[in-house]
Amino acid sequence: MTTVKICGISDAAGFDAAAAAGAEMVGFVFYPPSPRAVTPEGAAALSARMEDGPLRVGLFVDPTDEEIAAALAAVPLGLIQLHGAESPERCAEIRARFGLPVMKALGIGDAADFAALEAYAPVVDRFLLDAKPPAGASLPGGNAAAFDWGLTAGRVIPRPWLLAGGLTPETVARAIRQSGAAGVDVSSGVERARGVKDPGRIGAFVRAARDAAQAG
Ligand SMILES: O=C(O)c1ccccc1NCC(=O)[C@H](O)[C@H](O)COP(=O)(O)O
Repeated sequence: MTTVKICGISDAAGFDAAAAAGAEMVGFVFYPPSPRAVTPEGAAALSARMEDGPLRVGLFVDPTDEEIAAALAAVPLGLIQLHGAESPERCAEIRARFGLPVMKALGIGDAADFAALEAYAPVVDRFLLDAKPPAGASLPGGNAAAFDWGLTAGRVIPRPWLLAGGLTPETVARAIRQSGAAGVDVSSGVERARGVKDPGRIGAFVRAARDAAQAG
């Protein structure tokens, strides 16, 4: 089954829609400049809406240990997503210090960008392969930009991975077919305004990803 992560959950309607649709993961953005940012207390309140449900993923950008600790003190995160310029050494340190799996986000623009995966593979549990931020973008992710999905087709990626970047309910099936991804991540494509999730589009995205996987 395709793993689906709905990222940038910042309100109850978005959280409830992702959980009701059966998304495997929801992402909380602990990065204040983002329009999707939540505080640890805000994420805790959202997470408390359901006892089990999706894995709670904490998204950080070049975090200090204190920032991660503050989030973990409030929310039962099951996965730490690192979406900045964290080195393999820093990923290993965070993974060991907090005892949680780490997903490293890497920007893909062309085939040469896959070389970076080798150094990270021993020290992370997953990859999130995303588009590089477009020129002038102020955020390292969540930019509704896609990369060429054919770049991952038939390629051996040394850890489980999610495809991200510019996916929508309308394109996710094609993206899965072309990329060979076993997991997908979305933020902008399920919003009705920047930073505001659309429950209907969340449901449509999860259904489209499931249907694509069944169609094989
Ligand atoms: O979403 C953000 O605001 C964000 C801010 C800073 C770093 C990363 C961010 N998002 C990372 C994600 O995992 C997004 O879901 C991923 O980049 C795909 O985004 P989109 O192209 O908008 O679907």
